[in-house]
Amino acid sequence: MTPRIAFTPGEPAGIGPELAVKLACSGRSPDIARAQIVAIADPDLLQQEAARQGKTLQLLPFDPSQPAEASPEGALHCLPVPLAEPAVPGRLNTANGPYVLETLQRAADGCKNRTFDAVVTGPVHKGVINEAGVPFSGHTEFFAEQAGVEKVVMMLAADDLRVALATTHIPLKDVSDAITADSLQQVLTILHRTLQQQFRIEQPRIGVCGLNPHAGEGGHLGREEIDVIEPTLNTLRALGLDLIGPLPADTLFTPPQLARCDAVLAMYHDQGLPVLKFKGFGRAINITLGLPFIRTSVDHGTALNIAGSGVADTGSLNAALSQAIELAQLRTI
Ligand SMILES: NC(=O)C1=CN([C@@H]2O[C@H](COP(=O)(O)OP(=O)(O)OC[C@H]3O[C@@H](n4cnc5c(N)ncnc54)[C@H](O)[C@@H]3O)[C@@H](O)[C@H]2O)C=CC1
Ligand SMILES: NCC(=O)COP(=O)(O)O
Repeated sequence: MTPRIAFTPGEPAGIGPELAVKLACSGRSPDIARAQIVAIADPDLLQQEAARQGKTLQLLPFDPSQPAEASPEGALHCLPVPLAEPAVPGRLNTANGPYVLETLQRAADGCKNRTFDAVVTGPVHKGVINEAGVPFSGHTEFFAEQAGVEKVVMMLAADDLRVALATTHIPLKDVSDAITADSLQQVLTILHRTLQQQFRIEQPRIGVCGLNPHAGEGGHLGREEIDVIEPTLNTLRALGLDLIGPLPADTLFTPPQLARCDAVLAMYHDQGLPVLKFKGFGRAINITLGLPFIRTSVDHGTALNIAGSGVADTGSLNAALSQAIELAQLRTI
């Protein structure tokens, strides 16, 4: 089976176009070379970037009615979406906000109707899409809405470390209210199930962080652990989940504790992701759990400060593609 993977390079003024051209023209691992990679993007944007890199890029027409065929070296298949205005590396332009959303929309539609076996996303700039007038907090929430699922889980992985998040893109002041017994139960159930079904871990052990310093210090530094987290973990333990915690995050993220866990659940974005990125930035992946289709992503943002300079590293994109391909192949077994 030749996996057919949608790739959205994301923000046109960021490093996404450069990553796309490098993906086509700078060598691929054997698993990626055997896949059909369908870039959903403006063809002129990609050709301009190829010219900037001094590369010859072949953009092959994408025909969803034909069986998937591997994209040859030097080429990508392309599902064209036109930019509103030419992109300038490093310079955000709200006029192109709808373009970015349109590429994501095409990817979501194609995953839902099974045209694509997976979607791999490059980085988008959440701010400029909002400034373009569309409320947008991230791919994770966008694809959940498109798929019509109430709850998904963001998980990043680098080497043997997996960090999932109980909450995603919300202000810090709203985190406590968002951690309810119901939401935590949903998140842990999705995480447990995905580790079993997609990562083939028979009885996954999940370490759960507390929310407060010292996991609340027995209620003296906050009560969320006592009132919400511990009771929820006990309910889930009774259903057979193997859960450690809640432990203080600065204890759980130490090597001896991590060695006991298949994944860690952090309560909020910046509790978990700095640790993950310290360990594996540049080779980590982001994966959305709980969707009816496969979605992986790079671990980094739009990197506007280096856009157009040619130094963007493709390590995380390659890892995200390899993971998506592996998961797509597992689905067919
Ligand atoms: N998957 C996504 O769509 C993500 C998007 N973002 C968006 O990215 C925007 C910028 O975020 P920042 O915090 O500045 O993080 P960033 O990851 O864009 O940049 C942080 C630093 O890492 C460097 N860097 C990032 N990727 C690199 C690569 N592939 N090769 C070499 N160097 C690289 C950048 O040059 C910069 O110095 C934010 O507005 C945010 O919305 C952030 C994270 C993930
Ligand atoms: N820091 C990772 C991140 O925020 C990615 O979000 P998303 O766009 O993949 O939802």
